[in-house]
Amino acid sequence: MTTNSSPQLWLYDTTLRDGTQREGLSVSIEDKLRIARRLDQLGVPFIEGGWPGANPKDVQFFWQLQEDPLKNSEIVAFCSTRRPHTNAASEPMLQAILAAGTRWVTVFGKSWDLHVTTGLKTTLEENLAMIRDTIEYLGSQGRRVIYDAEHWFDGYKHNPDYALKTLETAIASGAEWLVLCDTNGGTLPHEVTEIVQAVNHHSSLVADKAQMKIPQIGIHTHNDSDLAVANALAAVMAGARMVQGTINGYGERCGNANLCSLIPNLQLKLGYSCIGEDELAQLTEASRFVSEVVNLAPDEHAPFVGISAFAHKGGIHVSAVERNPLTYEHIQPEQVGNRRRIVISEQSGISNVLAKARTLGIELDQRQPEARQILQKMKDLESEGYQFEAAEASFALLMYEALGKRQKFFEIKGFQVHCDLIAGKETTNSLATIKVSVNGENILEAAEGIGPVAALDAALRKALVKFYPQIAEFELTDYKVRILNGNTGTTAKTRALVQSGNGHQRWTTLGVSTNILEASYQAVVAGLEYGLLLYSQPKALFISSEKLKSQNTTVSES
Ligand SMILES: CC(=O)SCCNC(=O)CCNC(=O)[C@H](O)C(C)(C)COP(=O)(O)OP(=O)(O)OC[C@H]1O[C@@H](n2cnc3c(N)ncnc32)[C@H](O)[C@@H]1OP(=O)(O)O
Ligand SMILES: CC(=O)C(=O)O
Repeated sequence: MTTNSSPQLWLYDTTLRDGTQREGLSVSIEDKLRIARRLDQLGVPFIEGGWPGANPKDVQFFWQLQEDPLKNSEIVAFCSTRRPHTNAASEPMLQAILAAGTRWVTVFGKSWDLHVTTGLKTTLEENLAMIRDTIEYLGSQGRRVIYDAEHWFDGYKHNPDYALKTLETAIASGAEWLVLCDTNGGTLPHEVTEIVQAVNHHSSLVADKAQMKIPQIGIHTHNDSDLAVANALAAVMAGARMVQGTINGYGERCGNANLCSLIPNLQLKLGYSCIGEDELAQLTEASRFVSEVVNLAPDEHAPFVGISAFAHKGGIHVSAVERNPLTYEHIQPEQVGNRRRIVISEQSGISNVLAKARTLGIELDQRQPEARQILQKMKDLESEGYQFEAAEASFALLMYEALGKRQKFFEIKGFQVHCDLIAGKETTNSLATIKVSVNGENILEAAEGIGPVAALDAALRKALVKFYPQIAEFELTDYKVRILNGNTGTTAKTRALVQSGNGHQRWTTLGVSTNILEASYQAVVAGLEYGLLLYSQPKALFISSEKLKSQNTTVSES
């Protein structure tokens, strides 16, 4: 944990610039503002907002922030050096940068001679002039400059003398930060260590000689070798003091260094001070907020912030974690705002069952014979195709059944479903009739639905609502099915997962059968039953964050 004497690291978020270079990610100005304000709350010192002048959205974004500025963070405008053989003062792009009204500007320039001669199609000398003019011009206009040395590591490996000249030029022109970029993401951690140390040494000599303030070193890494986080950590350990990255690792190609992994590693493992402890505890929420805004499903298995990051499935793991979480957890989940979860499956032991019973508010003791019976029943059902890890509500019902405490709210006497498929029509209508008995009274009801499961659900709810008015609040929020043994054709078993909700909570139930309707019927009925249980024992059965695993889906009906 960090203290007052922990060394300071400067975080630099580029979600709104490099992050938006990810294929499939597109944000509106409103989205950008929401993300910027969330990062501002998190206490990220630098937020790169975009490239004003490159597109109208980024121009507008900076103007809107001038009217209603951020409270804590510095918003940074990003741009390239001027074009070859032009004058910085007359570059329209640099005028757009000045109009963005930021105190800080990040300028990227070429470090690799190949890029100068092939990409820019100019001379090595002219590239140095481009770096110099651009930084000096921005400085003369009152801007503080961060210099991003694009392709730094490749450039240094191919022609170290020239690469170092580009940095010397940036230092002499007044850049306050030299950010070394692994633009192509191909560098390995030991190379990063060596090169950052060499640059630190060289830039100190250069700055000393010129009697200038020694610029600080920053790092910007890409994930093409799956090493962006490791490389950024290596750079920090070799002396870098600014770390650039993005929330959830979004970025061009395979992404940028993931700040959601970097921040806890830097802060909790290496003892650097990046953001406050309270802010660190908001990291999981911030990660999910950003994925929600950019409309990308969160990575469930993301380190630190993924829903599975502290999920324990193997029985041996759960047994030990129950005794001491340190046995299978590298940090406390709460430190990053995440939480521990116990998963129920055929990999479970008795510890999973007891832990799950506890979280569901069900009293169960290891010495009760029912505890082992529940475990065995669950394993038997899993071998038949049930999968309880995504259907905790069904597992709760199984436990109540085994304990002889399952409440009988209603009894289904029978049902029929008709589907009308009309050639040439896009939608089909289904009609379900159902016979139910409640407290000895028989009810016959019918309802239509867009598909057979929706019709069945509607008919059942119609039949039950006069006995249980709370059912009016229930809704079927998701329905997924998976064919379990597809090679057996139409006799294959189907697993149906039904997610239900009441506006405050969601719960998932499942059914398995060779008949897709029967599997769905089991899941729908269990969903209603569990919903009714929630009202009779609301505290006991609260399941906070259930999920349906999308990879289970082969057929879906809404
Ligand atoms: C490593 C990075 O992630 S850098 C950031 C990359 N991000 C982006 O490219 C997103 C925003 N980019 C854009 O909107 C556009 O590419 C613009 C507006 C910047 C430029 O658009 P255009 O003028 O149409 O050119 P184009 O997209 O083909 O870009 C290549 C031009 O940039 C020039 N360029 C590339 N790097 C630099 C640099 N460091 N300094 C100056 N010019 C550069 C190239 O020489 C080329 O110019 P030329 O065609 O006159 O030789
Ligand atoms: C500047 C930048 O985004 C890069 O070099 O990757």
